[in-house]
Amino acid sequence: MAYWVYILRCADGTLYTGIAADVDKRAAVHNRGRGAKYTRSRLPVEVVYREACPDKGAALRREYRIKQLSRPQKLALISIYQRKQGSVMKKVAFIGTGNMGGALIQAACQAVGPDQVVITDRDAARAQTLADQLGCTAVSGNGEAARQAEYVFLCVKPQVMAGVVGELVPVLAQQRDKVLVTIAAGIRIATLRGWLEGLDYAPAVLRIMPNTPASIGMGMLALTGEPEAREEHFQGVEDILAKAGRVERLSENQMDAFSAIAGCGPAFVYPFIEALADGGVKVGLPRQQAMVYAAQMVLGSAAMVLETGKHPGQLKDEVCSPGGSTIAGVAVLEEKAFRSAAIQAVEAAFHKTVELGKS
Ligand SMILES: NC(=O)C1=CN([C@@H]2O[C@H](COP(=O)(O)OP(=O)(O)OC[C@H]3O[C@@H](n4cnc5c(N)ncnc54)[C@H](O)[C@@H]3O)[C@@H](O)[C@H]2O)C=CC1
Ligand SMILES: O=C(O)[C@@H]1CCC=N1
Repeated sequence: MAYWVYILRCADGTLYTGIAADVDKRAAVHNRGRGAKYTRSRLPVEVVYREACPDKGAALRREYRIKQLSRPQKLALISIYQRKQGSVMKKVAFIGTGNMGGALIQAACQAVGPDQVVITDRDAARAQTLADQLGCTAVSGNGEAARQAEYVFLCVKPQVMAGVVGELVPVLAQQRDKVLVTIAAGIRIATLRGWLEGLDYAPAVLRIMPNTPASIGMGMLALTGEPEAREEHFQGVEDILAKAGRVERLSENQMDAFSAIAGCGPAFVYPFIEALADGGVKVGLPRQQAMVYAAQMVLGSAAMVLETGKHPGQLKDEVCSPGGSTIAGVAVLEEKAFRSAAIQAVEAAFHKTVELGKS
């Protein structure tokens, strides 16, 4: 198994060389004050060099040789390494390449180019597969991804967000110009700030609420920041999301309500499309055709609402001929409390979002 030699830059600028099976985990141990006596009094530390060796023995030998180098020689080694890694900061890093992170990564690769996108995931194979598909770069470790980019999108579940943000503190302590962008449901910017313990400044933090149709440029997204957030940061995020769909700036107080409609909403619409197709199958259509007809009908109906500006009630009336077939179907939806179910679904999603924000 590969073993790593790493060099840390300590808070006082001195360098520390060590070996580890997982460099990021080891760096986190150092930053908790339990890595080595030397680093304990020089926190936070940042990983500035890493070199893979075939096994632990080889890593130990390489560590010994690096420790024999003078400080200027070590700095030269670090500098060559960092140049190879791409000394020019990439535009954006994504931490978490799951359903939503993956969708945003696709959109970002189109907007800013895959060469400007670096991604990482606890599931390294997942990140690598996506990077291979899109041509962006997968790296190992959340800190390393953040180190390489200007904008850092946090695309993990709310329940693990605190830990992930904590891992970024050493990088943020060294590189003060990053913009953090959280996509997590419910988590307020102030809450996230609370997890940035130990920093002697306040990094830029913005928050978005996307939805999965962003992967095909048809998303509905909201963007919010603190009153003191800089306009250039809003614009930077909007540039990254330029191919994701419609992006609206919103006050943070409206984010959870927005999330309940636009973030969760696709999962309310898909069962509707599936059920319409089931109905079509029941009355004799092949499944695949029924699905396409239902989906295109929902797409067109949504576009009518947006493009005509007419109230959906009016658009519905325009379809219902007196004594015709549509009103017979509408009456069944009313009888089965379809609209009430949709209202309650949004309300339930809203309350759960607020709850997630407290977790
Ligand atoms: N799925 C959706 O439609 C939407 C999701 N969101 C938000 O997006 C966030 C992610 O949700 P999904 O993509 O649905 O979840 P997911 O479970 O599909 O993806 C989460 C990813 O994070 C990775 N991960 C977990 N712990 C990690 C760690 N410590 N370091 C690095 N990576 C780690 C997982 O391996 C996984 O690939 C959540 O906060 C959610 O609230 C927001 C809007 C819509
Ligand atoms: O289900 C969730 O919690 C996330 C938030 C919005 C959509 N999916």
